[in-house]
Amino acid sequence: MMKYLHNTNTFLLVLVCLSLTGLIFWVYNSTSFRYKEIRICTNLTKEHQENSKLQSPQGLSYNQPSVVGPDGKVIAMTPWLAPIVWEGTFDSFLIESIYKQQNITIATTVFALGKYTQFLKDFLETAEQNYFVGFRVHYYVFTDLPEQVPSVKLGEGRQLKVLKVASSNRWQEITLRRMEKLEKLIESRLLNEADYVFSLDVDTKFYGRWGAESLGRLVGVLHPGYYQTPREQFPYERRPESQAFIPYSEGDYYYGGAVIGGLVKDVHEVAKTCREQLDIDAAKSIEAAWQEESHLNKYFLYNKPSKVLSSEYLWQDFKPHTNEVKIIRFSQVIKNYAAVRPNP
Ligand SMILES: CC(=O)N[C@H]1[C@@H](OP(=O)(O)OP(=O)(O)OC[C@H]2O[C@@H](n3ccc(=O)[nH]c3=O)[C@H](O)[C@@H]2O)O[C@H](CO)[C@H](O)[C@@H]1O
Ligand SMILES: [Mn+2]
Repeated sequence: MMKYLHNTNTFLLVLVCLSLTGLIFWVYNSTSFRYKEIRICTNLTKEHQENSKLQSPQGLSYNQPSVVGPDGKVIAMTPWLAPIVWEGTFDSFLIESIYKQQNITIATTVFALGKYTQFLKDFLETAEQNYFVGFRVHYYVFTDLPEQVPSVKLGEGRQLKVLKVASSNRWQEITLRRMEKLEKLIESRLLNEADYVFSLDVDTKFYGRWGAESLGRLVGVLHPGYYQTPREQFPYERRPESQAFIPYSEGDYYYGGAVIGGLVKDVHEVAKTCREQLDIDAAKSIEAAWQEESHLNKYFLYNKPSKVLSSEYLWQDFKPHTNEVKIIRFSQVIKNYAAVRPNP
């Protein structure tokens, strides 16, 4: 060995060979690394695009989307290509089979303060019969009267947690405070405990199945009172001083405040933004026309939902049936406002 190394020419030759091998090895590695890196980037970009928010600028001029066409048939797609979920547009067996494989947990928040605890029994019992049957559902019941939460037999994999909150003597305060409670619950628990979350009104009953077809990144529901109303007549907040202000020339749909859903982190964004806007309004002593529902409508106008539930998913018991709504899945019960609310 020493003999060869003493020979300068041989030594140089070995050196060149070693360097060349190293160079080839480095080039190969860095190319394959870069190739892998590009693949990872493409995946991330794709994932990013699929998950990204559908934000639209304020002040855009475009026609109001219809919910029912001139032929009386329902429209199953928004103009930003989000599905509007109607009976007949999906195969529940197929959709349930897809989502069952994902082993998901659906958190469901419901508020029952004061006399609204009387609605819990029917809400929970009918949910057990119709709402995400066969899925893992965790109810989070916010109430100031924990002793009045009824014990309802829950299906396998389903749980109910009671969370105590302070009472309030204004119904407006109760309904708008839901955003803050939802925001904080997501931060403290749901990010770890659930995949999807729905926030639902309690003065309601389930009459038909409500399943995995309702799942999406960000989900809103068409308010049953306004799906055929011209946008300038929507009960949006119209005072520019309010953060919930929407001009008469804008608006897609009027969404109901009784149903907000989606991936935990996307619902967190809704709740946090609406809570911030509500706080700004409160500091100026302004309360939007329909409290958090007005702020939700503002949010959904500029951050489009990725899925819209038709009014099958939010009806009102007093409303007569219409042709387009084939199944009523979830509906507001008739209530005597003066008897159940703490204030007029
Ligand atoms: C169908 C629909 O979209 N309803 C919305 C509408 O009127 P609603 O008439 O449906 O409002 P509401 O009286 O049901 O109040 C909304 C929710 O707040 C809770 N609550 C309210 C009062 C009370 O004393 N105790 C209590 O627990 C309860 O969960 C109830 O379901 O406008 C409200 C905002 O003003 C909410 O956006 C509701 O979701
Ligand atoms: Mn209600």
